[in-house]
Amino acid sequence: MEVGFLGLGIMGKAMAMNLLKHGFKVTVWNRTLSKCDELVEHGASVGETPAAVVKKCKYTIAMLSDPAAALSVVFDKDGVLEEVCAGKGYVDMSTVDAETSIKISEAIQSKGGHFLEAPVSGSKKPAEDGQLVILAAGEKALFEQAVPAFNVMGKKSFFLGPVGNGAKMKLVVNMIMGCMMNAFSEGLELASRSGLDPHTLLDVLDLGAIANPMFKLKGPTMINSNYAPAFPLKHQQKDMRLALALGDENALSMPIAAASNEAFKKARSLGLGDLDFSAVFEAVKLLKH
Ligand SMILES: NC(=O)C1=CN([C@@H]2O[C@H](COP(=O)(O)OP(=O)(O)OC[C@H]3O[C@@H](n4cnc5c(N)ncnc54)[C@H](OP(=O)(O)O)[C@@H]3O)[C@@H](O)[C@H]2O)C=CC1
Ligand SMILES: O=CC(=O)O
Repeated sequence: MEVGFLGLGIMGKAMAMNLLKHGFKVTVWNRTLSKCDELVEHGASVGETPAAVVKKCKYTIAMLSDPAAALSVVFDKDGVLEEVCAGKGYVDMSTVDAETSIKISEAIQSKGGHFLEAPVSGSKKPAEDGQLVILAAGEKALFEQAVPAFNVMGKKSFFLGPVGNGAKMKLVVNMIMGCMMNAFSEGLELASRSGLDPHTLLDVLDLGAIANPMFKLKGPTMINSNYAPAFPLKHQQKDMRLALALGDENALSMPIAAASNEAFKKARSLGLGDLDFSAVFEAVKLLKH
């Protein structure tokens, strides 16, 4: 079956590549069209516009940076909405807020199409390895249709009910992750300033109750100030902002998330937005001076 794929950034490229490797016929589109070339070398076809991809494919997956991008690709000229019709599916795997997802869902359904949101947990490497955790919500029939593709891109797919629940789950997870990254950064800096070897701190953490893959993976690179982007900091800050808005809607005070968001904003203002989100360590170091 021909599957469409819109958005070939860090995540989209790896996810579309996995589909190709596993025998899916994939038609891709990216705003910067040159990013399609590598996928074409692996057998993908290219659609000139999102509308052209949707016209060709039974269902189309999107992996875009943020709510503005997700809305633009659907609603703008030559966008998804122009070719959506009865029988077509649209699966948005971008991390956005529930409001954005619901707006897209309503528009797709108003043209007779089907919609599923399916944001993912897991970064560049899990995307390359087909080990993402997929947090789907929306139309169950489209979920069932997309399961073969999800099985290639991920290690586990959750179906969470009505549209919005996938977005909310993803924002809760990333709010926790952003707070953890800030606490970790403060701990690394505290260890250094108080005369401890941060490498030894990593060993101690890894043996105890708060051992986790993120500390293990990011700790050594942070100590070496290596922030090659796997998960861009600007996207983590977007997720903190959207999670704080969700807290706002639910009258939940989240002072730890709010302070973490400030550190990510500071890092963005220092020009670190395109680096890995672990570069918040640099902002934390400055803030503590
Ligand atoms: N990286 C990660 O570890 C993870 C990321 N995510 C989420 O997945 C999504 C994608 O992340 P990632 O691949 O890292 O991001 P990238 O920044 O690498 O890629 C973003 C993609 O969105 C496209 N895009 C941005 N703005 C527009 C626009 N206005 N119109 C059309 N296309 C646009 C970019 O196109 P162009 O190439 O032209 O710039 C690119 O294809 C984000 O929502 C992120 O939060 C979720 C889990 C993990
Ligand atoms: O959204 C980022 C991730 O690592 O998950």
